Amino acid sequence: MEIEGTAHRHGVSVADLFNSVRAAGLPARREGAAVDPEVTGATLDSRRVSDGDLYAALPGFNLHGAGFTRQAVEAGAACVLTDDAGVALIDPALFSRVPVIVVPEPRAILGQLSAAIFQTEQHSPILFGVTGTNGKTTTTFILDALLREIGYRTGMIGTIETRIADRVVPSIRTTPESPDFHSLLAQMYHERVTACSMEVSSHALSLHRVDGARFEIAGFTNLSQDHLDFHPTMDDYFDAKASLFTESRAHKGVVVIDDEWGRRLAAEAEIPVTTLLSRPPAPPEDPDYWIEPAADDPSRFTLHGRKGTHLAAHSPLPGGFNRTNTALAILMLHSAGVSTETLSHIVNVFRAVVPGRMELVNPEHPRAIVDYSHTPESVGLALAALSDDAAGETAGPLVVVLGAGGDRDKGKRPLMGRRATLGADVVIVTDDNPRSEDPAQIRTEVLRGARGVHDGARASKILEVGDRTEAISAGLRAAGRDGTLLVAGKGHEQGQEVAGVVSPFDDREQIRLALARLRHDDSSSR
Ligand SMILES: CC(=O)N[C@H]1[C@@H](OP(=O)(O)OP(=O)(O)OC[C@H]2O[C@@H](n3ccc(=O)[nH]c3=O)[C@H](O)[C@@H]2O)O[C@H](CO)[C@@H](O)[C@@H]1O[C@H](C)C(=O)N[C@@H](C)C(=O)N[C@H](CCC(=O)O)C(=O)O
Ligand SMILES: Nc1ncnc2c1ncn2[C@@H]1O[C@H](COP(=O)(O)OP(=O)(O)OP(=O)(O)O)[C@@H](O)[C@H]1O
Ligand SMILES: N[C@H](CCC[C@H](N)C(=O)O)C(=O)O
Repeated sequence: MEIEGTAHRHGVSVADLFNSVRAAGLPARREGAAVDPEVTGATLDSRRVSDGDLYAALPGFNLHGAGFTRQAVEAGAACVLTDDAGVALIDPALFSRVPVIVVPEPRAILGQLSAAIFQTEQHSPILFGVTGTNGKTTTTFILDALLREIGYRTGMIGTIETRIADRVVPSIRTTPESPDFHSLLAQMYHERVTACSMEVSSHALSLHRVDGARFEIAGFTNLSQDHLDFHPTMDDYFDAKASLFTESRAHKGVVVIDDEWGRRLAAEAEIPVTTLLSRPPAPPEDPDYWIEPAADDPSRFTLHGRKGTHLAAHSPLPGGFNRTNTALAILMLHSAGVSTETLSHIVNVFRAVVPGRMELVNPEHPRAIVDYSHTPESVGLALAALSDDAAGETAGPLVVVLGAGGDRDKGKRPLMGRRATLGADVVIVTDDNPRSEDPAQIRTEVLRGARGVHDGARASKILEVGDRTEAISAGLRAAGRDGTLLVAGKGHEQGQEVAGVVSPFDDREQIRLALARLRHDDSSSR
């Protein structure tokens, strides 16, 4: 796969690819045509094969890619990588046309082969990888902003965007599949990008998407419930994240130890890690670094080091958790060798805008914020951050509009509802990408949690408004002039997916339209 307009040559012969599979100790065999063409690209999607590509025909969760081998060969595939089940699915007539490498688990070798094809072992920007349930995108954007201030030419790979210097490439996944990942690294290198910050999802680690690359520094934000549709247990989810902190994947790590998972990771990591606590330690806690928020300005903080460092910094985004994301990014750079002196010149002045993360869409009357909180923990923290901001003022109600995604972790739905009731005065449960599921059923599950809180409930009103446009209007009305509306869950997303159809939908735009409607109604009723 080549991204348009950046074609440059890489390549390795099929024989060399086969030898590298054998050198990795895998019981590989060669079938098919006894030819040795140059392989110049790779993909695992037959629809994206270009001339000279390795086509990785992988067993999937739904299909086997080998069923699409004819399409791949006709598009110019130079070689096929598959397993025994795949061999059985390939039309025998195709074996005379293309060499086939057969291994027991092709996904597990595809990263290394992609690195060889795109020559990223030798030619790659320095890599910073961020993992964790919440905060990957935000920390990656902050890292990118800091790296630019220092003078690096940067690249970025993540949920919102993938960028090669100033060129934006749309993101399909949070972390791309390994052929696309290595192709991106090669293009970055070719375009003189010197440092790349990227999000590393647990899916990516489990599915070998970042194999074949070694991160200079790996960062861990936190772990809380999400993705239990993909990971059978929280332990499995943790193990996936922890695999980034092993010698084959990263040189060093920085780990936030606010939660039990971070503490466990710091204790078990194979690589040297620096630990960060989001608050001053209470003995016997002994983190390498900790954050002390400024008393008069929640965006300012001092990063204290056990060895006597004191670095005054600011967080470019609201919410205590963004102080943590900022401190994590600072320490990842410090671990990579950026001096405290260099950091001290930039950490007070840099700017970072992260679309849909605590984004202030309307500053007042009412205040309206869009945030990508789609886990129980992030819903709770976003509401707490907005309550803290309003403390001391004669603020109106805090209203939250939220839903939960379909075809995703079902267990988090009532927990998200519960955190909404604990943190807001008014809760409006709506739809958020129901996908193939019945939207009303998802709302029922969120409402069950929201209505099930007996002790400590803050909400006095819990409403169900399925249509998200109407829910946002209702939220603004409930917030009134002096209140605050949090629209949670979709952040930067541009669509609402219902029954396989994605319709354009942007929470920020919907807030602006709803405000205009409300103002129009107000002025016509006067
Ligand atoms: C659970 C998961 O990650 N699944 C990924 C997996 O899909 P799959 O195994 O079901 O694929 P499949 O449909 O069975 O097809 C098997 C193979 O045939 C190939 N194929 C299929 C059809 C065709 O015409 N030609 C062809 O070559 C496919 O490319 C695939 O390699 O392999 C596909 C090919 O790369 C991915 O697109 C797909 O991501 C799905 C769509 C997905 O939604 N993934 C999400 C959950 C994900 O990865 N999310 C994380 C972030 C989560 C977060 O932190 O919020 C991410 O990193 O993005
Ligand atoms: N360090 C943090 N701790 C807890 N919550 C956070 C933290 N940083 C951000 N959040 C919350 O999580 C939401 C998602 O943040 P962000 O997009 O940075 O995380 P992510 O890990 O990239 O998420 P995803 O993997 O789903 O794309 C934010 O909108 C905010 O509400
Ligand atoms: N990228 C994540 C978060 C999506 C958030 C929410 N809008 C949803 O659709 O569930 C996922 O696909 O699970």
